[in-house]
Amino acid sequence: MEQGLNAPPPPHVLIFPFPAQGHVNSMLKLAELLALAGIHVTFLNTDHNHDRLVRYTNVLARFACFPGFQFKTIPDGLPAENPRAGDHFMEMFGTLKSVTKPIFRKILSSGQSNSNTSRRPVSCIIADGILSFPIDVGDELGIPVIHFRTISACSFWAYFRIPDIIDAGELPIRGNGDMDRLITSVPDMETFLRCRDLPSYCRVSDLADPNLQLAADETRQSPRARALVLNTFEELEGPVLSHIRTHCPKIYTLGPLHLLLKLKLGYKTTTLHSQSSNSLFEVDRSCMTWLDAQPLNSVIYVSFGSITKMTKKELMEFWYGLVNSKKRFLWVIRPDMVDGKDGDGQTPAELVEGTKERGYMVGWAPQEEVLAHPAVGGFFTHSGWNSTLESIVAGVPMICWPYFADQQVNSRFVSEVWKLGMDMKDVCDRVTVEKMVNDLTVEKREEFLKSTVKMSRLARESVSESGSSYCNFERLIEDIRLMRQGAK
Ligand SMILES: O=c1ccn([C@@H]2O[C@H](COP(=O)(O)OP(=O)(O)O[C@H]3O[C@H](CO)[C@@H](O)[C@H](O)[C@H]3O)[C@@H](O)[C@H]2O)c(=O)[nH]1
Ligand SMILES: C[C@H]1CC[C@@H]2C(C(=O)O)=CO[C@@H](O)[C@@H]21
Repeated sequence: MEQGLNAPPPPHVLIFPFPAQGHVNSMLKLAELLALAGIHVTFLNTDHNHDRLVRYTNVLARFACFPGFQFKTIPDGLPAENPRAGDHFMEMFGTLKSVTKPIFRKILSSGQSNSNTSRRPVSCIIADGILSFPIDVGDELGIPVIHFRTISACSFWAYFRIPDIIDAGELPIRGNGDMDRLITSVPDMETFLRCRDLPSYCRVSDLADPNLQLAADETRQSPRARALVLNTFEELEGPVLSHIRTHCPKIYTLGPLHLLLKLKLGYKTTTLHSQSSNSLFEVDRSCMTWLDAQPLNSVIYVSFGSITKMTKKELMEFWYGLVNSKKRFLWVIRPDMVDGKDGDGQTPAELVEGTKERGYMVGWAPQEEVLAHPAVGGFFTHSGWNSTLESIVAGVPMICWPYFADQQVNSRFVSEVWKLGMDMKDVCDRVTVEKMVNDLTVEKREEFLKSTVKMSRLARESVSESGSSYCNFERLIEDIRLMRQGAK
């Protein structure tokens, strides 16, 4: 958008994601959308993630066309050698509060976020919804804060109800034999949400467990924010959204954000965009050439996102299951995905042979492109929310193997509510893997396709002109334009 000579500069939004791939990814998409709409944006990344983002992507070139956009960085407070993977992510909450929060306040109060005179002071903060401290800082400095929770509405609602589940005496879970008990105190989920489908933090015997408390407490802070942004769409999660609206009346559902962005970029899409990513890992594009040589819908894509860890034993069960299914597979095995040492001994010859014949492995794939490739017919996923939405848009049915957090809820919705695939949670053996892969790609394929085709269409409609997410985005821009620092 052109700025007239005497027109005041546009609003200035500071975006601050929780420092993990799934969060940075969707919040950067929103940043790009806001920049395209002519809003000035400061994207505040942790030093660690910014280094990785710049190393592995073309973000600097991509954002260079927006004069009002800038990256700023802040420490996450963890020592350099912390692996920032698996359970280590939870350690970050402590240092974000003790180390990052005071610097965050200083950046906002000293005008450091305003290093160029044509940029206004920050008029609105869009902070990750898992962090409440930006609301405290915003309140102190008189800057409105919007929460952006990067998970599904259904998992947000399950997190939100944790105190009620506890009050109803439905938590703690009483051992493994109790996992299939129905939880009745989450409105709209009474008939299908079992203990094993609750956010993974609920799997503790001590209700004072710090991670459980943290997940529940932070989620309960969102009603304090000016509004709540969710990367979902009304047609997917309408009923649950109605419940959340009784606590957070102003919700902007803008998803699937990656599709909204693609649509808004429209004619501007060049290779700078079509092969771009927000990856914190080095993308191996060689798998696209491999996919080009595979028949239509023949490949099962296997990826467990950026945080999931598994044991060597689990890896072997997956590997045997995939090879024994006799289906083609493309498998993302992050260098830091398998716990412990590489294990003993050699890889069994049948796995080497089966993989050479029908498989391909990479450390990190261009996932959005992979899912959109005509050769891909199924997705074995950990049910991270970005992956789930990307699969929905591509119309690809899923087998879910959730690892932690919101993934346990998402996978239940994928299988029981949306009928977009199967849930393999809490099981990991080669026979089940083989059976599920065959069910997804052969036996139950037609059944799933009915729902995946429909949901993909609804997702596309939601981001196209006059669709729900499209209109909500316009509304968000209007509302940001009306916000001023100091305004309550
Ligand atoms: O080889 C790969 C694997 C993944 N991705 C991308 O990485 C993102 C992964 O995001 P997500 O599927 O959400 O998984 P996580 O990285 O595990 O994300 C974290 O953040 C999400 C959003 O809050 C949560 O839903 C998850 O549970 C949490 O683990 C997606 O956009 C993928 O397209 C790639 O580009 N290449
Ligand atoms: C490290 C995890 C803590 C909670 C975050 C989350 C969320 O509920 O917002 C989902 O998955 C993880 O990325 C985060």
